[in-house]
Amino acid sequence: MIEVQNLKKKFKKKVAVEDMNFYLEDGESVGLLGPNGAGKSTTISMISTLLPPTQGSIKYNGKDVLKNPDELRKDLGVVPQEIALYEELSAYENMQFFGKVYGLSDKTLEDKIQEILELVGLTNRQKEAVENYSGGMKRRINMAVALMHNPKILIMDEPTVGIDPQSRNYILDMVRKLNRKEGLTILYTSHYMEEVEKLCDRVYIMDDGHVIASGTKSELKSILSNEETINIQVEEAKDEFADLLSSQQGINQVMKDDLGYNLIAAKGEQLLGEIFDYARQTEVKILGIHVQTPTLEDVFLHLTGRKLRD
Ligand SMILES: Nc1ncnc2c1ncn2[C@@H]1O[C@H](COP(=O)(O)OP(=O)(O)OP(=O)(O)O)[C@@H](O)[C@H]1O
Repeated sequence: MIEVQNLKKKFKKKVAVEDMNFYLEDGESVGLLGPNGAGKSTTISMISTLLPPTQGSIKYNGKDVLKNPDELRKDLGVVPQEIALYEELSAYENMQFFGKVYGLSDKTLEDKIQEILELVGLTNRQKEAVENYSGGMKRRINMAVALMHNPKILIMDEPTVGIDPQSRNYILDMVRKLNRKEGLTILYTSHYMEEVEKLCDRVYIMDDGHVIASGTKSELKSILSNEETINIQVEEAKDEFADLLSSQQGINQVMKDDLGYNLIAAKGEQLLGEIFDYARQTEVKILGIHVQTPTLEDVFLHLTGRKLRD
């Protein structure tokens, strides 16, 4: 188990992380969800012992990690945001190199490479140079390398950024399999709510260096148990319409998106009549309207007034 208390990181004048309290139990899959710059990478760099904290403690199985990092390092696989591979070498050669760095014997090494290549779905492409791989394939090999020494805990920093949907789904399925079937403990950072929703048992929502909410997915959504989201698609958005919606009692947030507006409104209020009235008054044509149960994105919106991907 990893326990983090009062963690803080200050870079010159910039406080990147502050008052961070956090735990990760064996076998759990936990998400750090937050927009760019929230402090997710800084947090996991500190937990991975790559960056010393300005303040705070990190314990692994009750022992101080800052004084004795080796025990945690041995059990930890870290998948960084940047691809950390030798581009001119093949996937096989990269895995062989990192396996040797970890001290695997020749026989174990060969079996391990083939086992992991199968897991990441690149057995057939193992001899090709990494520089010829697609972004998604590079990310899969980046993960493969982090698995070479049989880690108990896998920490991933936004492993699906900038890749095609197919590779993204492949990675998500892989992470889920590693957690559910192989029993790996997962710490997964992302600014994609759907990924965290799909993969993680518990979630820490971060913003501007702080954890602003944490709990199981249902605990977090219960923050909005008195609210619901109303999604309105319009032909053309108009500020007067948004202003009228904002002034309506029972409507707590009005967010514009590409297709129209997302409202967070008090549950049970009969607001549809008013919404149609305001549309008529401001000559906004409503193309569709639907009421949905809250998502983690709505929780973030409720807490910060912003969308995760602003
Ligand atoms: N080495 C550094 N020196 C100065 N400021 C830094 C450094 N590393 C991070 N920061 C700042 O700390 C804040 C948190 O950054 P961090 O990379 O941890 O966020 P993040 O949530 O991981 O976002 P992203 O997904 O964009 O990496 C940002 O404002 C960033 O500019």
